[in-house]
Amino acid sequence: MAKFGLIGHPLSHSKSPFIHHFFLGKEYSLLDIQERELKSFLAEDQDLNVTIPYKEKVIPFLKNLSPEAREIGAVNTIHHRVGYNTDASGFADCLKAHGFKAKDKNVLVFGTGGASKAISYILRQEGANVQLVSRYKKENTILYDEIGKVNYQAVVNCTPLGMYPNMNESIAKYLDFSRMEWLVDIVANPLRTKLLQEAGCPSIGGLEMLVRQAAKADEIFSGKMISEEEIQACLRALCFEQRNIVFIGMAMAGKSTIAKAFDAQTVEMDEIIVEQEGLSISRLFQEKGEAYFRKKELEVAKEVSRLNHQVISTGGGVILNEEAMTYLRANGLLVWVKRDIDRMILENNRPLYASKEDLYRVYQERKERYAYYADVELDNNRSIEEAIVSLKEKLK
Ligand SMILES: Nc1ncnc2c1ncn2[C@@H]1O[C@H](COP(=O)(O)OP(=O)(O)O)[C@@H](O)[C@H]1O
Ligand SMILES: O=C(O)C1=C[C@@H](OP(=O)(O)O)[C@@H](O)[C@H](O)C1
Ligand SMILES: [Mg+2]
Repeated sequence: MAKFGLIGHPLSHSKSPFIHHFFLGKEYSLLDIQERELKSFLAEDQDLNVTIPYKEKVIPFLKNLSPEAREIGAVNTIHHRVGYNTDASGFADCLKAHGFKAKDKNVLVFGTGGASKAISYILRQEGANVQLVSRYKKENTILYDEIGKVNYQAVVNCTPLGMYPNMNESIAKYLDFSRMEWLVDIVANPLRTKLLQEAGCPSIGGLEMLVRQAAKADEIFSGKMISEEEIQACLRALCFEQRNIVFIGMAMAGKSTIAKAFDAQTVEMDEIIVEQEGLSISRLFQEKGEAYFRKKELEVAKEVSRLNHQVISTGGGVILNEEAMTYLRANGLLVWVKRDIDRMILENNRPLYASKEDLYRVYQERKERYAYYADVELDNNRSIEEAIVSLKEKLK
């Protein structure tokens, strides 16, 4: 039977089987093949996508190439033994869907690999001036430390910086967002790279690029149009599977209680610390000090940020650590649980809060950070049941 799937080597976990099954309702395989097998494999008429390291290597074994694939010099889709490049057309669709204009813009493209070639091709076709940025000096590229000398209005990241599990990396530090109209990051995992978190302009993430290139390939395979509604539904399904719900907010605001009531399998960051250290939070503060606790809290934030589809409850002070927040935001939707301090009842297991005054003071110190990081705000001044109803409404 003709094969339908993705060829590459090595092939790790991929979202492609889910996406292609979503659009065409057919089983899609991950076909990890050796380079010496390419020739015989490609002699048959099968519907394939191609990934690293074969996007260029398949070309000699194909019958023909689309004009785009020929010009780019890389193929990611094969149908009836003809090679196409839907990284290019998928990227063009991303720009169109978001109204990002490329004509006459100076666009910085970071990275010089296959994706960069396909994307630069589209940008040039749409009338942009492309400036490639690379770590090493090459023809027609500038180095990172030369970025300050050039004028640009848009940026595309085609490097793997920020990709899971290195979620604290980003090219943001080189960029001046005040002059940027738009940004595309092609890194598809995590959902919200550090670059997207820090982007001070409209942006598109890599998951959308992945879905749109797959949709373009499926149109070629099936001869059917994939509608915008189907694309949005696929993106929602992928986000739903990958996204964590992360509760932030003041101590005693009700984070742990709401998290447990919402999902019995909650991941409680403070409990992980207690388990790993073999000490209660109070004892840990007493014996090792707050700085030690914050270091542990960062480690645990990194650990839990690798999870998917979980409900995570944090300690009230996690927002003090920017790096911890980068990790938690990467796959997390952050819900700020808000409860009036007058309603809180002091408990003796919270070392930082001996009196209500402590709570008022700390709240003044932290409220701007909670507001900055919150994707959603949740009022918890009525019953827990009412908070849950309101949360479900907000998550729809
Ligand atoms: N809506 C609410 N109604 C009544 N009690 C609440 C409510 N929200 C929280 N509490 C109580 O407040 C205390 C602190 O809640 P907790 O979930 O531990 O807060 P956090 O994890 O944010 O520090 C708990 O005793 C909890 O039962
Ligand atoms: O506000 C804080 O800095 C803290 C809050 C506590 O968690 P809760 O927010 O669950 O009380 C716990 O992490 C630790 O005592 C520090
Ligand atoms: Mg708690």
